[in-house]
Amino acid sequence: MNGLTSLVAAARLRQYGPNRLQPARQRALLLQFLAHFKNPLVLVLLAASGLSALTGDVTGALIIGVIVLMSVTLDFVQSYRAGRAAEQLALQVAITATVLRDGQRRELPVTELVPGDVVLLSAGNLVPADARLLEADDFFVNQAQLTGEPYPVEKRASLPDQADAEQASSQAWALDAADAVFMGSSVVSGSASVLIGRTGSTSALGQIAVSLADKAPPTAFEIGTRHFGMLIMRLTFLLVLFTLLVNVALHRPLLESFLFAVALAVGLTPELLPMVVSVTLTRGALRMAALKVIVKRPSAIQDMGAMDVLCTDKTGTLTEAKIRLERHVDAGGQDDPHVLELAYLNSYFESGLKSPLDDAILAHGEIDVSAWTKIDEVPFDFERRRVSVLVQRAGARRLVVKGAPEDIVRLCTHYQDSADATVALDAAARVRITQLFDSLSEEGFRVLGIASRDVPGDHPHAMVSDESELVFAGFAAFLDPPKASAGEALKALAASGVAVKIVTGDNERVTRHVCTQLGVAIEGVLTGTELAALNDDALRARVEGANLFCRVNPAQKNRILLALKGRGHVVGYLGDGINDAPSLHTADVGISVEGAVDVAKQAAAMILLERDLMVLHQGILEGRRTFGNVMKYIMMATSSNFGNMFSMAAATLFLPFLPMLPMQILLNNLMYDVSEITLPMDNVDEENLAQPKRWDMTFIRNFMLTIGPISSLFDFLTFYLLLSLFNAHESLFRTGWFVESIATQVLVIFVIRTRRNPLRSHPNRWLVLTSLGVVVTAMLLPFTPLAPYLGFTPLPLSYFGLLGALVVAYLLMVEGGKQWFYRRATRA
Ligand SMILES: Nc1ncnc2c1ncn2[C@@H]1O[C@H](COP(=O)(O)OP(=O)(O)OP(=O)(O)O)[C@@H](O)[C@H]1O
Ligand SMILES: [Mg+2]
Repeated sequence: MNGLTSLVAAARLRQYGPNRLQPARQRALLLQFLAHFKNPLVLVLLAASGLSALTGDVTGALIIGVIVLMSVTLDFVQSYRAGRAAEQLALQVAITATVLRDGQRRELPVTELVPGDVVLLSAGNLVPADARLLEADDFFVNQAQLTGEPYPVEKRASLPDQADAEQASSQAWALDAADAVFMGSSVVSGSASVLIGRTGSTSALGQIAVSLADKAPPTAFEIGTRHFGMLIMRLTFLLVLFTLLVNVALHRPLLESFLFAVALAVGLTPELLPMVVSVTLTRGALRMAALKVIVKRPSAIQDMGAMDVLCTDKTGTLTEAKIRLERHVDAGGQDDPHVLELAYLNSYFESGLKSPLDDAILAHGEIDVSAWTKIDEVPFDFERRRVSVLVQRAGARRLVVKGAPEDIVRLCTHYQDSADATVALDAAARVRITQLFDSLSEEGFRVLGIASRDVPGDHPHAMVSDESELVFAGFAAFLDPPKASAGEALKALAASGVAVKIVTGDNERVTRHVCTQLGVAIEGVLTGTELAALNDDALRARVEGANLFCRVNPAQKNRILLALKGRGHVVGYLGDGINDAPSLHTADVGISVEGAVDVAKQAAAMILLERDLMVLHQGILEGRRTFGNVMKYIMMATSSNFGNMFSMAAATLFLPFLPMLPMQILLNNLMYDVSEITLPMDNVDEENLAQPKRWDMTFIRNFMLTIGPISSLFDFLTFYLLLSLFNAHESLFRTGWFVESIATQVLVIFVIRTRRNPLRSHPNRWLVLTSLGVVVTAMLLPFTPLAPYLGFTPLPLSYFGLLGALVVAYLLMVEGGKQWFYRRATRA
């Protein structure tokens, strides 16, 4: 078998396209840009200004067009760059497949696979595309994603050569065909070489999934922003309707009134929110990448910030995962080479995913197995927690079993005594063996039970039902030292308001031992057996009090997560095995490691390139930082921006003219947006990082109701002073207010961005630069040649004295209101 040549493969890649489910991404740049116009408000605005151009106001319409174009470009460029950066990151942890090309094995990204490729699969791999089996060895796959069937099914090669397989590929694909595997399935055990038949959206998964894609359910944060958008939309609608009615009632020109109302609506929409969110998230992701954490799904960063419970498995996370086989003892507790030999045979011939325990056995020492041949095996699974191989030597066949000690001992009816004689396992011997197991566990050993059984020489297959009436040989005991850094990391997590729960398939005694060594206090233990007896309600009641879950199978791990989510927690899950994949998917943030099996990496939202819990803590702070900055934008939008637009609407009631021209409103909005473009870079106060951050609509609403009116108050003051002191005519009034409105709206960020006294919290210097830059530009604008086109007149110099006083008074008052607000909020 040689596989395809690179040349043919390249041609086919062009013909069939990349092997991924959604071909969507590569929309032409222009289309992506145009998509940013799809905001209905923008469209209405453009249409209305087009109308006004027809009635004569061509310059006005042009200016409106230019401003809209600038806004949209600003938004597009920022979002596009963030999107690209995020994609680049995800590529770093893209899943690869072992492919035969030009007669050689190569690791290629799965997106580059084409029909006709020969791919080698083994346990832990994901099936990258629909394929026919060429060769298979105890090959079991889980295709639950397609069929809903939760148990692994065996697949066999039935097509003698490649030509037949190619022939078959062009015909029907039945999901239950024994010689076909499908994209999205995972290999549970064994190995196979397969011939790719269908890739990308032509695969079975592609056909059902194209519409419902593999999109994660919306996070709490996304739901929050949606609700926020709705709130703003309702307010906007009321305000716009109100101004429109007032203007019509006052017999103002219809088209102009309409344009004014729509411009107001544009001014009210927090149109930059999606951009601010994606840019902050990407910045967070890039900072995480520097810490060797690759974020596959940027919104996971937000979830990290909100996470208050982290579930983790034990091996490799809390322990070094440098497992050594320390002892191999018989039923009497004496070291026995026979036990080692059986364990070695089992690990050597096992074709499933080799666990670190197998590696430790194989690394313990060379044992000559050349006299043995393998006949069959019953692969490991996390329900049985054991693996059996059927081996033969000199015509005699033997089933060798190793697995979780409790189960192995239960399945035994005899044991081998110290003289290697087979003796019936009576109650007394059972007690002795159990005590031996307990004492090994208490010393911190991870223990596997080893047993075997002779079978007739013509016994053809190994089956689960053969795993009975076994002869107990002994225990293999392993040491897996706890990680020195883990204890510290767990403490840091606890101090930051994240509860850590250990969820492991291992037994209670070993896990307790690890906890003691790490200094983790055990608050409550729940075992798989206890868990099985609880229904979901009962589990929800118990899940809070326990921080240790032992001997749980993959489905139970998943139930624990669902229960925690059901209690309203934001839950993270850290794991690396096939058994962790469902939980990684269920968790709000699934976290895996570089060396994990494909299924785990696929299901995770974040990949640690180094197994270090401390970086998780950093990630959590990063998440809270992004939350902080997004919140600033929202608080700005709801309080000062909204206050301004509200005044604008109210002013139409008593002014004989429009308080601002539609294009001035739009320019105001654009300049305000520019000032906020650097917000994602801003520093966040430390005290804001101390606790998990969650979306809180009541907080936002109350903040809006506290600060918003202060803004309006100052606007009205400005109106009054402009009219009385300066006897302002239309254009002067608009110019004066334009400058005041920008100055207050932009500068208030320095008060709102912190809970502290603004002088005690350092803003990022880019934020200072853009904010001051925008305010200065606004002040100079009326003196430039552009002024007449924008409807501005030069302001008297005395006005700037008044402006300074107003701004200072405004900022002081907002600061007072803010202090009062937080004092009340913390008391409540
Ligand atoms: N290679 C193996 N051969 C036999 N039995 C095994 C093997 N690997 C694991 N087991 C059994 O299955 C149990 C569960 O596996 P494992 O400890 O890997 O689960 P886990 O939930 O991933 O645990 P951890 O939290 O330590 O990662 C083990 O405690 C052991 O009894
Ligand atoms: Mg594990």
